[in-house]
Amino acid sequence: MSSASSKAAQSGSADALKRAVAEAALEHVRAGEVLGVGTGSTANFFIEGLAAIKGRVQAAVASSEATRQRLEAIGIEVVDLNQVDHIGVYVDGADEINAALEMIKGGGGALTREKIVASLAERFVCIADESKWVEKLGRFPLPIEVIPMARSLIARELVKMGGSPVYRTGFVTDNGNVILDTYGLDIINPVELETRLNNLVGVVTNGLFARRPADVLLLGGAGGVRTITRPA
Ligand SMILES: O=C(CO)[C@H](O)[C@H](O)COP(=O)(O)O
Repeated sequence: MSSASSKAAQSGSADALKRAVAEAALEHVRAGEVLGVGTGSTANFFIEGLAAIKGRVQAAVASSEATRQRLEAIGIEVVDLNQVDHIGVYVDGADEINAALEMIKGGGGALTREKIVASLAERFVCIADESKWVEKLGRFPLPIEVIPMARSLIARELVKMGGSPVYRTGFVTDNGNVILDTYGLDIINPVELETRLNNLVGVVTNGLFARRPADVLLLGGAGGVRTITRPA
């Protein structure tokens, strides 16, 4: 851990922890690789840090329009995913993460593009402050991106599964869809539930990242940044 990130982490505020893990993630960026960049406040600190090492970044793929704009603002070339067949590392935050490095994501509504970019990445580095660490996923409502015409249909299906979906009013994803933030699902088997939700006709993506968990978690706490590798 660098002394700057150590100092930031020890100061304890959520932003300081996010900045510390974002800074630590810069060490995972390798020269000459295409980089995948996530969305959210923690990812934004990572983008700020990228400004200092942009010579090392060949090009980046953005997981949202907001991230694309931020990357371009610091002079990093953003390429369309269709132009690349390999991403070295994907760096992104999470709303919850467990010991298997399975996550709930999508609090910022970018889950679909995040999952697509992550699926092409050789390494997924999750950056999170310790408030995101959970024993069991599901305290955070699971975001589910839905085709607008299927909103009520999917909401009824989610209720049958024991969930309480809440329509994210006034929010439209970068893909023109809507989000159902779903409370109360009992996430006993994240891989199975991710697949089951994907199979509902009208669901575009759900915020469970279990079939493609993170490979490395940089977790910021009062004691500094811990590096946790996904168990084999
Ligand atoms: O999945 C996401 C956006 O869709 C974010 O990674 C997640 O919501 C965490 O955000 P933050 O870093 O602001 O806490």
